[in-house]
Amino acid sequence: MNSMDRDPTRDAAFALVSGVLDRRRPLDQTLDQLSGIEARDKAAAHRIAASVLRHLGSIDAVLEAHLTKAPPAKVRHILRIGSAQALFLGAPAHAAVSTSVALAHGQGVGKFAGLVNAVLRRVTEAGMAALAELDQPRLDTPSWLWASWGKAARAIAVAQHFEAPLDVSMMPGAMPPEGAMLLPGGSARLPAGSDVTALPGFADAALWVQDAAAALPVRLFGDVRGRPVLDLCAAPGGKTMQLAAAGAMVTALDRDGKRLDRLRQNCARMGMAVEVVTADALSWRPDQTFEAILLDAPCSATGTIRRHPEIPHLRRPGDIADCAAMQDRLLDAADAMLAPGGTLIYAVCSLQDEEGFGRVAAACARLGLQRLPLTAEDVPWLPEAITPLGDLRTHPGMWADRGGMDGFFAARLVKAVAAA
Ligand SMILES: C[S@@+](CC[C@H](N)C(=O)[O-])C[C@H]1O[C@@H](n2cnc3c(N)ncnc32)[C@H](O)[C@@H]1O
Repeated sequence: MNSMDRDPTRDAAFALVSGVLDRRRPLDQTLDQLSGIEARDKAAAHRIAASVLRHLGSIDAVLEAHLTKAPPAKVRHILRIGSAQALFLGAPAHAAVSTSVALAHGQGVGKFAGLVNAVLRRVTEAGMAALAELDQPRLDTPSWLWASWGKAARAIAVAQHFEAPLDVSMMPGAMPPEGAMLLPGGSARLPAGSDVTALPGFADAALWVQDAAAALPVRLFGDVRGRPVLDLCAAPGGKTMQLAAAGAMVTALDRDGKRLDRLRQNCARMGMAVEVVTADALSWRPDQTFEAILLDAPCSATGTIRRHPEIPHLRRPGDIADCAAMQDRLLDAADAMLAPGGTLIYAVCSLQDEEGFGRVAAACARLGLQRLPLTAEDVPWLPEAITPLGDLRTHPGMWADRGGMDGFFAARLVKAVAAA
């Protein structure tokens, strides 16, 4: 095959799928490394790869019916890419087949071009009917994750078949962008794939990107006007901006310099003055303790699978215990920086109980922190997100008629004042 015939979009889609499934790399990491490819092709490749990863179990089940023996990994990826285009992205059958045959030649597995052609022809003819017979949400979710999500598993898995909409938080008094859906709670929602930088409010410092669920933890502090707040694990700064917009005096700390650069850029665009600290929260200590601390801890991020469909394919069950161990250490550090009587909001964008409720139960037992339970007054527009113990638990299946929301857990903890 002539290199002139190479299709940059499919080549990049192949690199992305292989990056996740063979090398366990996040999509964005492979995307950043792709050179000599136009932004338009990158976006199209990301769309194809994301569709493969969102529907991987179902695609493989459809393919299985047309394979007599397991093809090499490269060929399987090519079949997946062709199937995703035909079955989920509305590509005409002939285009899905011919681009995949070309991809087989381009990826050095031309001797399987006949197989790719034959299998994908059958998939495009019979695949839609075959899909309709499958339990797609179940097939597209690893068993360990499905089991861990309990009764909400199906609603979560159904929501994860769709890319998340673009939510923005707005400065007090700012108008929502034209055409946006105003959500209860004040976020504005635009269709998936919207370009935030193209919104008039972006240049005017009126809004920033933040999922409606991600905007909840900061609200649990109540009124923060004029109060110093320590934002541990702050970058890229969605919650830092929310705190600053609400009038808090924010110290934003993160150990990742590059992510903090993004936080600085974000705050500069919004004209927000924030003290930025590059440090490890495990060892850094302030001169004085804080009465309000936000710990938006690093986690498995299983609440953001709609945005990052590679997550189910990258995470392993053992990763959750590793995350929990780090979260315990960060909770210990946050407790050491919290003033007696002070409030600690602990949050994770994880759906796993071990990273949410489990860490809070352990912190209360280990550190003597007490839960200040949330009430319907804290989030009056989402009472179903308040757990019996008074924590916050959102998941992508909530607000299904409005386009869902990220999975977040948050708890409000207070430190006892020592008896005199
Ligand atoms: C969930 S993200 C924070 C998102 C951020 N709060 C926001 O709303 O945009 C977790 C952050 O924790 C940071 N992090 C992880 N371990 C850390 C540590 N030991 N000290 C400081 N920051 C840490 C990571 O660099 C990452 O930026």
